[in-house]
Amino acid sequence: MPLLQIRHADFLVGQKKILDDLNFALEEGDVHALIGTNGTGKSTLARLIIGNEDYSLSSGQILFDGQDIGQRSLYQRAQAGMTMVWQEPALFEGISVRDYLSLGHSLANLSDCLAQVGLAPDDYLDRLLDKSMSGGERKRIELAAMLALRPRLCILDEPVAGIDLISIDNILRVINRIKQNGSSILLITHQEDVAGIADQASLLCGGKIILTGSPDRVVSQYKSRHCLICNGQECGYAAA
Ligand SMILES: Nc1ncnc2c1ncn2[C@@H]1O[C@H](COP(=O)(O)OP(=O)(O)OP(=O)(O)O)[C@@H](O)[C@H]1O
Repeated sequence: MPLLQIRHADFLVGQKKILDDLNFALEEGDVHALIGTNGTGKSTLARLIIGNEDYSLSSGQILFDGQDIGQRSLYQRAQAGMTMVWQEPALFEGISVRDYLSLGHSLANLSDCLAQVGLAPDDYLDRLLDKSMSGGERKRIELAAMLALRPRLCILDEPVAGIDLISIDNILRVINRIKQNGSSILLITHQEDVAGIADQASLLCGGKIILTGSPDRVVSQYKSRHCLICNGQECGYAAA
């Protein structure tokens, strides 16, 4: 049984269909990359999965560990083991990094988690998560939290956005470490090198998952700009 399963999901904003009979499955232990052009609905899907209060399916189901979680709050989903690293981290403003990393009463070595994401523990453990921190620092701290909390499902929305080029390999190693710790990962990305570390990949287009397979196969389809579903009528991908 997949850890996460989405069945026949529709999501509408007004008359506009953002997700259209979308089906998706993420197997336990996998890193699964979700790829698609700007505005195809990747972050929307992530918000629906994690339980953002402004987002609920118009129809369809989200199953986590076989349970329909569609009516559960963000907090209840977090308790069930789902967490998300946001594209623009903004949660938990004002608490110390030490308290943030200990939120789940983690037994992990917090200094080690910070060191793994390239932050010196002595400089960061007692700093506050506030506007004085750069976007890249906050993203690293959120990734350190994934190492410390070891959630069952970790959703990473563009994890290397805002990370300097020479540190991207380090962040990819951290994602692999999160996996080795036992978390399954939904990895939202535009970048081929990032998708390349995944076990599986899916291509989102026209509100549907149009292809699932190896990252190589899916990235190659993505780059061909030929949509298997709408022939470019809806998503702008040209027909082959
Ligand atoms: N609450 C909302 N109100 C209006 N439109 C919305 C809302 N949420 C999402 N959308 C629209 O849904 C579409 C999908 O947005 P989403 O942020 O999920 O795309 P994305 O694939 O993550 O894009 P990007 O790669 O640019 O981050 C966009 O056209 C967006 O404007």
